[in-house]
Amino acid sequence: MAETTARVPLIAGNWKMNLDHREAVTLVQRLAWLLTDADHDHEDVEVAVFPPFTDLRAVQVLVTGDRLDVAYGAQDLSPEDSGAYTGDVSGAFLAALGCRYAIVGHSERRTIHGEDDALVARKAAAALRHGLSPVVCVGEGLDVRQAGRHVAHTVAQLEGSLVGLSAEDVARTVVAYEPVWAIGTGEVAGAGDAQEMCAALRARVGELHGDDVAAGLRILYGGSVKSTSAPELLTQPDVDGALVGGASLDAEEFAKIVRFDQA
Ligand SMILES: O=C[C@H](O)COP(=O)(O)O
Repeated sequence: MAETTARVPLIAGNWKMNLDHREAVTLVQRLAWLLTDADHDHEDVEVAVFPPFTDLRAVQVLVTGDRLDVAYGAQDLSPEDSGAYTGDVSGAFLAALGCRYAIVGHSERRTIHGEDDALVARKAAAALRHGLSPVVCVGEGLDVRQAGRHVAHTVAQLEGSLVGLSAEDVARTVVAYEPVWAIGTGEVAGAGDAQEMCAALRARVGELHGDDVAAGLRILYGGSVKSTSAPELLTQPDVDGALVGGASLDAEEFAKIVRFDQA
């Protein structure tokens, strides 16, 4: 539906609970070195990594010290700003570390930690309060897809995960469509499936917040993305990048995904 020219693709690496702060430095250095190859520019693509909380300071020091063109963010954050919330991490602390993004509503948090749409929306609001862009994850399970209810299900999940946000908030948000059956399984969605869902999500955001917000919204695909599948997936008109899990732990493979348009 919308023009795609204004949307800078975002290739985001979600490391999940992998790599300590020393390993993080090695991976980011290697990635930055691979991405500075002048013969293979990636100026028109934004690159971001999402290490564990404990790695963020080390990544910040490296990125700022060496002026690396790599953004970073957290994999989660508290819906609260401060106080007696043992084990939680405030968006204020993430902003102080130079984070640009915070993932909210990843299916692993929805499933393992029982997070629902209302909590995800509160976390998205907390990220925005602190100047971070939330990366709001949605996606259907296999049973829902097999029942043919995947579009309605995922659109409703997004709507619930954006409750209370204004059009201005949503304009600063990134959405990630991650079919649960494709995460960590090697089972990647077809490019047509990804396009169908991303277009439906964009259309719903347009109905809720206006065509301009929808046209500017970046919607990523996530689920077993590899350098071999990235070119077809990421050239779909409504797919504006990827949220990459396993393949983001391999600097060479992740750099190839960043250069999906040169494959
Ligand atoms: O956040 C990333 C997604 O869960 C995808 O993970 P994956 O690429 O290992 O399937």
